[in-house]
Amino acid sequence: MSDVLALMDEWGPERVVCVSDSRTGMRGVLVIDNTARGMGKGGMRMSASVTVAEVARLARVMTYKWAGVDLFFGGAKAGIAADPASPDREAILRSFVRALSQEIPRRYVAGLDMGLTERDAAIVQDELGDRGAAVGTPHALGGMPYDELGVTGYGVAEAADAAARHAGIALAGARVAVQGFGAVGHAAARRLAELGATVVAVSTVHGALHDPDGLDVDRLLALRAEAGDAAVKEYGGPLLDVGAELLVPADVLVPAALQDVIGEDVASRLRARIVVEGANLPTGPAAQRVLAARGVTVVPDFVANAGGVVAAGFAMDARYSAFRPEPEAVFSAVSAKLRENTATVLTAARAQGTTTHQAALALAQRRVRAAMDLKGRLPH
Ligand SMILES: NC(=O)C1=CN([C@@H]2O[C@H](COP(=O)(O)OP(=O)(O)OC[C@H]3O[C@@H](n4cnc5c(N)ncnc54)[C@H](OP(=O)(O)O)[C@@H]3O)[C@@H](O)[C@H]2O)C=CC1
Ligand SMILES: O=C(O)CCC(=O)C(=O)O
Repeated sequence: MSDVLALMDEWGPERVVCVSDSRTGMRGVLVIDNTARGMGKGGMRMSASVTVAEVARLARVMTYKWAGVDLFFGGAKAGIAADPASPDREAILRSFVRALSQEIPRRYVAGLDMGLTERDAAIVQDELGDRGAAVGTPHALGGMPYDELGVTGYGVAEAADAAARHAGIALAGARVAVQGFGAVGHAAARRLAELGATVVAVSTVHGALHDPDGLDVDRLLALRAEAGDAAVKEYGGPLLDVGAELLVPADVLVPAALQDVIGEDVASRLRARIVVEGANLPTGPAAQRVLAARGVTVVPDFVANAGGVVAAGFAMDARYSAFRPEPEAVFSAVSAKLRENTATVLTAARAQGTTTHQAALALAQRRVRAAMDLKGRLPH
């Protein structure tokens, strides 16, 4: 845990709970970062390589993400160290939720992150029984299935359009490369294509497809519906090495898979004029400075990928309402909020001569600090 102690600062994390179970082999962690603006809320990640520090960093992004869209929840994230393809997946997930019965759902409401789907949210819900709810559950359970609907990816594309306008580039006809073809990546590619962009590359852990004249996004989406993320292999044609999609000639780059994929070296070599962060934490401060110095417009993660939290906010309200929100209402709220936030942050960065991450952080931290002050949480 010493790595997490080093990450602790005036914002949090407030609580780090590690749990394990010898029967199922479950190992996991819940990090509640900052609850000044509300209870802990954020997705659960299942990945064989997840670490406590990774989850703590992701929980901090959630603190800023909720503040960025001005919704009243606190930052939190959960991580389960398991392969999502494990045959014991359900037992591991149930065991994780049971082991955190003091925290879920009193201090933390679960949602979706990498490796988990609506079906898993239904299992979490089942495990909680009458003690509370998860969000991201299937429609048939009265939930808001934001990954199936592709809400986050939709918002990423809307943010890309707002950023293109800001940079004086037309998204229609622009070449876009997308890393990741999961819940966020596929929906971003779909909406970008609807907005007239030419998707020239997409990737999964199997490799990257690249066609400078544009991939057939409809065919890729149909293959994904049949074969999941193996769609990239099923599409046919040579696959580039994983990571090559970040460097192909493109106007817009959408990293929508893992954290820390764009370091200083990739930042100095990537060809896009706009980077829209679908993933959480794909860049760090050093890479952000390199990109800013090169004149690359970057839409920070917690601005660009906030569609999921807007949808989760609707889902939280719907738990106590007789009326379920229509997906159209969610998409329209996501579009309006993310376009506005993107324009605000890019304009502030330009006016203040800062990176876009610095401008976005200033906005979010101002809101969190104000809540901490009102609740008497600031040091005297
Ligand atoms: N789901 C959501 O609502 C939200 C997610 N995010 C963030 O978006 C990112 C993606 O999440 P999500 O789409 O839900 O996750 P998924 O698990 O649905 O999809 C992840 C995708 O990334 C691919 N991938 C994994 N490793 C690599 C790699 N090294 N190179 C290229 N592709 C890779 C996976 O391929 P394969 O399947 O072949 O392994 C898969 O296509 C994460 O950073 C997450 O935190 C942010 C906001 C909300
Ligand atoms: O809060 C949620 O339910 C999911 C959203 C999320 O985890 C994220 O935006 O990274």
